[in-house]
Amino acid sequence: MTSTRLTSASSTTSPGNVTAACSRPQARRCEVAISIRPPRQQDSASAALPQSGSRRGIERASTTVARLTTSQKEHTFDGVYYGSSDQIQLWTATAAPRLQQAVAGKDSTVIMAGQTGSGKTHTTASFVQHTLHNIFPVLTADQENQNVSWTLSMVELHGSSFKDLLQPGNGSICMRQQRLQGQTSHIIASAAQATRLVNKGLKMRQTGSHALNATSSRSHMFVTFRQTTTTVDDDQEGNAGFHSTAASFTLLDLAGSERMNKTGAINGSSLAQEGHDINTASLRLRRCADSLQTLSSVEGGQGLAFIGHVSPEMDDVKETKSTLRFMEAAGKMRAKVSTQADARKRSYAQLEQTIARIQQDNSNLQQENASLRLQLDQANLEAASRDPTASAGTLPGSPRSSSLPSRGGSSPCASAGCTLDAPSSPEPSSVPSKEGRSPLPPAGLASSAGTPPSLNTCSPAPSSEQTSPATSSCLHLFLPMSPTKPTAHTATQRPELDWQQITETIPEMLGGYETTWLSAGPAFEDELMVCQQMAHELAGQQCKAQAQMAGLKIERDHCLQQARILSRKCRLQRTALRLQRAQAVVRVGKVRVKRQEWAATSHHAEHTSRLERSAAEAAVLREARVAAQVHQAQQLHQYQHFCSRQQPQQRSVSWLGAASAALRDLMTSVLGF
Ligand SMILES: Nc1ncnc2c1ncn2[C@@H]1O[C@H](COP(=O)(O)OP(=O)(O)OP(=O)(O)O)[C@@H](O)[C@H]1O
Repeated sequence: MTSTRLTSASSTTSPGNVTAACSRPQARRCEVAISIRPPRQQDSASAALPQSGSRRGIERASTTVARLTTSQKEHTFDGVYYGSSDQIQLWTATAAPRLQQAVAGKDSTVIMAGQTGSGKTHTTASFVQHTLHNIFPVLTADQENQNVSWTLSMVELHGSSFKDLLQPGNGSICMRQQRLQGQTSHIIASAAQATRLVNKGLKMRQTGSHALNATSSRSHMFVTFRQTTTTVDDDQEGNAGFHSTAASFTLLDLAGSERMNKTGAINGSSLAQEGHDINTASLRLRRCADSLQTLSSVEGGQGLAFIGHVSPEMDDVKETKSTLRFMEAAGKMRAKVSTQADARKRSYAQLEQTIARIQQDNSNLQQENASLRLQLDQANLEAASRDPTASAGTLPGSPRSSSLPSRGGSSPCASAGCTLDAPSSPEPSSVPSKEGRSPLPPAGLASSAGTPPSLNTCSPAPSSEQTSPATSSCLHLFLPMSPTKPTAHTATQRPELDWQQITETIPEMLGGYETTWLSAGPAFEDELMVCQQMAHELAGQQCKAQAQMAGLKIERDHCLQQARILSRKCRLQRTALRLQRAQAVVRVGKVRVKRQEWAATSHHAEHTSRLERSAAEAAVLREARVAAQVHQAQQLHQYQHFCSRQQPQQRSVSWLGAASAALRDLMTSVLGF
């Protein structure tokens, strides 16, 4: 049998090389091929191959193009293969590269799809043989090294339940995290033993007979070959350890989609129900083409190949058309998931980087530590040679000295000179006098945070360029231990300690500026004493600073109070202003009211005077009327008297009547009634 020979991952090349050889980074999609079954037995005499112009429903236009004869529509795939003669090419193009990927450590799957009776199981059986033929050279080579083994498992999905075809009683199979779990795996010892196992499994598979296929598979079948590679790794101590990797190659034979009227299944029969289940599952698979990628061991397009099986018969052209469409859709699927091996490689690379970085840091620290120790030892030796009394290993700041608290070298300036941290609570009684020369710092010089002041003495004085940049409020004293070494201040003689200069620096430091004072002195105690004096002064200054702070606080409180008073005054002024405005409004209102009152009063007076005038006029008029009446009455009386004397009585009566009428008219006209 001619077939593709596989290269073992562990025999000749490294896994990385095999992976590189197998990977095709540009084509991150699955392989899709079409296999056209040869015509059924009764047709074979009339036509060997379905060529154009024949009575076939599908024809192979080229090695990659299949054409439907009914519509002349062409469909392009990675390969179109026909009948038994192309089975080896089909294997070489689709399954062999996937098997090689499994050998290289990547899971891969070949899926057989298509209508019932189109040759899926036929191709699967053929591929099983090819697989066994290809893995055995690898097995033989690697078994010498005892590091590669292959296992076989066969599982079917019938309806919605899984069945172990190699151990029927096994009911623990399930799909977990998109992987089959619980199936039995049988170690492959020889090709013959494996073939027997496969045949046993195929016999156990659910089959049925219908009009289109006498031995129709009624289930989906997973045939999985799993390679496990074990390598022996020696750890750093030389102990042997085992490291194993596994990858699987799966042949998935889907149950064929079918039509009841074609299969001849009677409605309601178990055959019809099976057909319905198969069609439903197949339809789901077709609609969820993406989920095919996650089926079983499929990861990434490169590890996946689809082989669409079609029947050449004109009767099956509808199913053929549907299969071609599905295969075209599958061909557009792109890899979304990276392989396990890639993920492992990435995590290994990250871990290696981290380890390298940590190792580098560690060696840097060790070097720095060694150089510091060297400097310190030199300083101790020099101090001991100068002053035997100080040679008893009591150098403050020395790692061997337990009498002084140390910062453990964490300060960046610890390696350059002496560092004196500012204490906050002074205790004058504990400050040593210059004569006392106590090597210990005052016990009461504790910082506000409760940390005692640390005093680290270091090796020869650095040059002025070595002063660290001002970053915090701390004071650096560079105290040379050797009188022979030149310092920044003097190269020949030790200057007198300039206490004035020191004390001037303290306020600067308290103001938040870092100050550096360089001194040269042969005697260590002098420098130590200076430090202690400095600590004392610093504590005093700190105290003063606290007092200043307290004063500032009082001042600030006072200012705040003043501001509060001012703001209260402002509020009062505003209230007063509002009151004034209100009063003005009231005043205006009152004026208006008064004006109205005045207007009303004047109007009243005028009215009254008018009434009075009217009354006076009326009185005058009444008097005049009365006078007129009196006058008329007198005249009437005179006239009556005259008439009574001069004329007869009748004439006087008529005159009297006329006079009464005239008087009445007069009264009406004058008095108005
Ligand atoms: N390439 C081929 N060369 C010769 N015969 C073939 C080929 N493909 C299929 N056949 C024959 O066609 C018939 C049906 O094939 P097979 O059982 O594999 O179809 P199937 O697609 O698996 O059907 P089902 O889905 O119903 O199980 C078998 O008799 C098989 O021998």
